[in-house]
Amino acid sequence: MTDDKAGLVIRGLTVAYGRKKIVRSFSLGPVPRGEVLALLGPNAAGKSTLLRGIAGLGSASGQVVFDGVDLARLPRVERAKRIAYMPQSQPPGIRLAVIEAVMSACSGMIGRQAAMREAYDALARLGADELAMLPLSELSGGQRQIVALAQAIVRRPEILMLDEPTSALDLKHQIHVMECTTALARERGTIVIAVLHDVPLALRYADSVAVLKDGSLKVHGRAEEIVTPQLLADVYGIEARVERCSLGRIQIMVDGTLSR
Ligand SMILES: Nc1ncnc2c1ncn2[C@@H]1O[C@H](COP(=O)(O)OP(=O)(O)OP(=O)(O)O)[C@@H](O)[C@H]1O
Repeated sequence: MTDDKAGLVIRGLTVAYGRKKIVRSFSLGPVPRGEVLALLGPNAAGKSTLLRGIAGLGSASGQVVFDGVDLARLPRVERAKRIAYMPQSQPPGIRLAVIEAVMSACSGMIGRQAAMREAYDALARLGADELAMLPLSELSGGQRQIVALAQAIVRRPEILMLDEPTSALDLKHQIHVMECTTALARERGTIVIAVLHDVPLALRYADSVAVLKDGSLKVHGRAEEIVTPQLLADVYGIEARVERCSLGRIQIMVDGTLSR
C-alpha cells in the first residue's frame, strides 16, 4: 500500500480569490484516518482559505488525495459526500427548529427517519439534545456553534473540517467539543482538520499540528517535535518557553511579545 492510499495527502494546493493567490503550493501528509490535525497560524495566514480549497469551494488547483483518490477529479456531489466543512461564522438565524436544521444537513443522503435518528444522535453526542425543538434563530452564539458542528458531523464525512469550532464556547464546552471530535475521529476513522487559535487546546487534542504563515506551510508534525520557542517567535512574534508537564504534554509559557 502506498502512502496515497492511507488517509489524506495534499499536493501543491494553490487557492486564490480571483487573481490573488492566498495559499501557495501547499503540500502535506499523509494524515492517517482517525487522526485530528490542528491548523494553526496568525490572522490572515490563509487557514480558512485552505479549508475552502480542500473542500473544493472556490478556485483551487493541485491535488487533494484521499485513500488514493484525487477528490478534485470527483464530481462536486461526490466530493461533498466525503467532506464536511463547518465555516468560521454561521449564517443568521433561519426559521427552522434545531432538529430540522441538523436533519437538513444530511437531506438527500439518507431517508427522513434515518436523518432524524442521526440528527438526534449528533446533538446528543455534543450534549445539545435539549436544544432540538428550539428555533435556530433563538440560540446563543455558543449554542449556534455547537449546532453547526452537529450539522457537520451528522453527514458522517470522511474528512471533517472545522474552522475555529470552539471560538464561541466556554471552557467546559471547548473541552467537551474537542473530546467528542477526537472520539468521533477514532470511532469512525474520520480525519478531522480543525483551525484553532487556542494553541494549548490544539496541543492537548491534536495528533499533529500544521502551521501556516503567509499562505505557506511552515511545518507539520507532532506537537512535541515541532513546537519550539523559535517557531512561536517566527509565527506569532511572541517570546515564550515550551516546557513538558508531568503528563508528558508540552505547555507554552508566554513571556511577552517581540518587537518587529
Ligand atoms: N473573499 C475574499 N476575497 C478576497 N480576499 C479574501 C477573501 N477572503 C479572505 N481573503 C484574504 O485572504 C487572506 C487569508 O484570509 P483567511 O480568512 O484565509 O485567513 P485566516 O488565516 O483564516 O485568518 P483568521 O485567523 O483571521 O480567521 C487575507 O489576506 C484575506 O484578506
